[in-house]
Amino acid sequence: MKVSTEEMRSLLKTYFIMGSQNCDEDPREVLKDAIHGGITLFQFREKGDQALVGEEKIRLAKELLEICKHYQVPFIVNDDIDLALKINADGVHIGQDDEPAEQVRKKIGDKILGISAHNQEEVEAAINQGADYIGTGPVFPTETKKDTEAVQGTILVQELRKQGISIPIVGIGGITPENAASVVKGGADGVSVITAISKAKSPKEQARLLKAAVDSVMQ
Ligand SMILES: Cc1ncsc1CCOP(=O)(O)O
Ligand SMILES: C=C1C=NC(C(F)(F)F)=NC1=N
Ligand SMILES: [Mg+2]
Repeated sequence: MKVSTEEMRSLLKTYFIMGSQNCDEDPREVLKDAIHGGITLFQFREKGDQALVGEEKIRLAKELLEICKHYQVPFIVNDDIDLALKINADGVHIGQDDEPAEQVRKKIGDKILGISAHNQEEVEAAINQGADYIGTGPVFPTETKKDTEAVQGTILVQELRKQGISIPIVGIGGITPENAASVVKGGADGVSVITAISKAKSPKEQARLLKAAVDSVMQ
């Protein structure tokens, strides 16, 4: 599904990312709760030593995709392009160490292509390679991803916006309802979050608070 730039921008507002390894409860229940709280986009990121693999990973992906379909929340797959194509996901997200973006774009056609970028060069390359959005971070310290780049606040996003770079950008890393507004004030179009929702007592309440924080800056 070819999304317009402005549609992509609004999808990034409250972007929940999760895999079973990020959840203490049933991931299907966590996702349903987060959707009721108003998340605008979902990324299936089944990765790391506790993550599912093979048939179990595919089965969970299909179950979470069905939930997203029911509530019309677009479904992005992290890293695993073949899985995204197999289940007909709405898009993929790749990092700098994944398959080259040109190759990925050939495989996925008009699906959404998100690329992680940590500096100006990587952002410009991602734009030239046809990224629909950029993920930058970590904005704040995070325990969730062990091998992150240096914590960068919103310095990079502010710099990019000063240069008139208008591609949809989402911040990631250590984001909570308390600091979400500062990410958007810094120039991001929205926030992406793992722990603040996946480990919450009420994923619904956290999603709602995150969305309210983002919308409070947008007015
Ligand atoms: C995948 C990823 N990329 C940069 S930080 C991060 C983890 C974000 O997780 P959390 O929202 O729990 O800090
Ligand atoms: C490492 C990542 C960085 N950014 C993003 C997103 F928020 F989607 F842009 N997803 C990832 N998996
Ligand atoms: Mg990756």
